[in-house]
Amino acid sequence: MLLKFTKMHGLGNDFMVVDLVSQRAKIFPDQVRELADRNFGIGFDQLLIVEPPTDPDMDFKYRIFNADGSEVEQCGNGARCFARFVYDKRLTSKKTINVETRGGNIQLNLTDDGVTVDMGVPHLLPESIPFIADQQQEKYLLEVEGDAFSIGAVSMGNPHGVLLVDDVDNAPVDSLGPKIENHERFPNRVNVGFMQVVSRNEVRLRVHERGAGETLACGTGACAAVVAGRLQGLLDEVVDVHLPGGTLKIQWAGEGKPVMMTGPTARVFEGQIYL
Ligand SMILES: N[C@@H](CCC[C@H](N)C(=O)O)C(=O)O
Repeated sequence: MLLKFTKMHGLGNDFMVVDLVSQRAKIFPDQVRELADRNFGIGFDQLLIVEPPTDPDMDFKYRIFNADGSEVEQCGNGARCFARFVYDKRLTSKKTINVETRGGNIQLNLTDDGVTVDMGVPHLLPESIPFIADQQQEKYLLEVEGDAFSIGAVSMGNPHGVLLVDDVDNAPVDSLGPKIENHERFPNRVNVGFMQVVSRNEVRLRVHERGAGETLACGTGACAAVVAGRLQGLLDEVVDVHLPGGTLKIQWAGEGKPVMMTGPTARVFEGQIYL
């Protein structure tokens, strides 16, 4: 079958976006891997699927697949692109859009500055991340091949570990990232952020994403980094997170409050492909 799609990105974190409200298709994990291939396929970090909601109070269901074919709970940059996609394709005329995801319901607001997403309340209990630990702490000691690393652990619907580094340009993202991603204390694997605190309102961040490797930006990673930094008393409520692909504005008032993320979206091209 011929499947129409749109190629989009949020700060260089790139997506194939497919409307399965107006089209019918079933996309299997091995097909996701083939489509994600940057040499033999379309090339993307995540596949985003727009479906009708199962909950009548929601406008859409939003499904996310990593480049390795795994279906995941949440994607922040994807959420902004999702909002732009459903509005531009006239699947909705609303500028405030309620969406169900595997990681919980989120609200997307289209504004003149881009899209602001209410990413929901972060989960901090180890079992809800999931992370193996006796009790909730601001940071945990994680042993990797004989070395101990101090790590914050946060779920934004999807799991994140956050390490503080002095210089993000020289952080061991490629070497340490995959080891922590697959660490036995993170039973569902984990996204790994390396954060350099510049000031109380500014950080630099690189993220090794679960199932995709290092990306140019990670929206949930930016939210998790600010939550981890706030819990350690290092950051104020509003923080500019500078990622290799650009900057996200993250706001978090503290425990029990939702994280707000604002950033841009871009449409790259429209395409169609035989599945
Ligand atoms: N790029 C995303 C996160 C995508 C999912 C992630 N790799 C996972 O496995 O949880 C973002 O912008 O949040």
